[in-house]
Amino acid sequence: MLEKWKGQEGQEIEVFQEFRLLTSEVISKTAFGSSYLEGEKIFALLYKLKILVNLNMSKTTIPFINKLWKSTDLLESEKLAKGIQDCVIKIVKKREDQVVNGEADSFGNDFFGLLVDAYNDLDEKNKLSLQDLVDECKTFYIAGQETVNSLLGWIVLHLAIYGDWQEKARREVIDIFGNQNPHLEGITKLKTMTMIINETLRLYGPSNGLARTVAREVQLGKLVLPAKLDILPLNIGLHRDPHLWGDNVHLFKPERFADGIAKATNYTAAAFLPFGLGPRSCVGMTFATIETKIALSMILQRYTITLSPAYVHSPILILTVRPQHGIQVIIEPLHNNF
Ligand code: HEM
Repeated sequence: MLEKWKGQEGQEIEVFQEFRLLTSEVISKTAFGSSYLEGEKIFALLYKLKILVNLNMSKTTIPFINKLWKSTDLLESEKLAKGIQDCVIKIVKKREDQVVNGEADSFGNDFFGLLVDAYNDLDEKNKLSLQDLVDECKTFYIAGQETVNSLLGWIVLHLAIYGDWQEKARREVIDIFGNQNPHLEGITKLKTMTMIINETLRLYGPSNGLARTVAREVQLGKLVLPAKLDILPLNIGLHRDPHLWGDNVHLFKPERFADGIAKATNYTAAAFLPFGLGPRSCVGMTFATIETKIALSMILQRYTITLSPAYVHSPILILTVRPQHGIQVIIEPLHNNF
């Protein structure tokens, strides 16, 4: 990405699309040991499936009716799901063939290798079913790409608007890394960047709610929630509640996180949950945070960012909160040693 940007200095760049390619490549390489191009078809099918899920998720269905009559969207979803399954089977077969042909002595120790290993377990009790294997891959492709894609996009938007925070973040990055590539020890010291990430997650966290099914009837204040009800408690409601965050709740103020999350939330753990809470919280939180910090550090080491007049603010929810018309910025080189 940065190599490509060298030819676009002083010009407008649509960073949401740039980060789509970057985050697709990162999750493909780290979790699946492949490239974005290999996973491209899966990403494309998942995107179409996601649009359909998004359109239909709040529609009411009558139980059992789907068995007798299927809507066009449902038929299309089934076709897409089958396409994704075929793609996953193909990459499973590739890993299995490498072991059978003696090109590798195991299925690999990346996320996908562990799944293929569990899928080939001879013990029926431990064996992962094909359906579970496909579902795990779908979750990782979607959860591992779109979320960081959105987060990086919204952070760059904020840095382009709030030049003082961009400068503070850059000073910190240069103090810690100079013109070296980011390293893990330095990543843990990025305090200002952590504040900027948290504030962006509060205002434009990729997940706006946590889907749950009510296990047994429960009373919530005046509400009685029956068992099996699907609910979507909105964390965005908590993140933008003036009682929790004060009158400037809608403003970008990373300084609220200067003394950590506990202090910012006045020790109310559930006031800030961009990665969820409890046993189902995000398994990719640390991965996502490190990926975001590396990408931002490398950009800030090289470029100043200003907002292009072409940018139109229009966040839209398509499972994650994304900029409907992209994020257009102009980058100028810093003229250092890169
Ligand atoms: C900014 C980035 C990210 C955000 C904001 C985010 C947020 C979330 C949220 C809110 C949940 C649901 C938690 C719940 O229901 O309580 C979740 C689940 C999950 N996330 Fe993330 N996520 C991010 C990045 C990632 C990445 C990079 C990966 C993979 C490498 C990942 C993998 C997962 C998985 C597998 C689950 C399902 C966990 C389960 O159901 O047990 N996420 N994430």
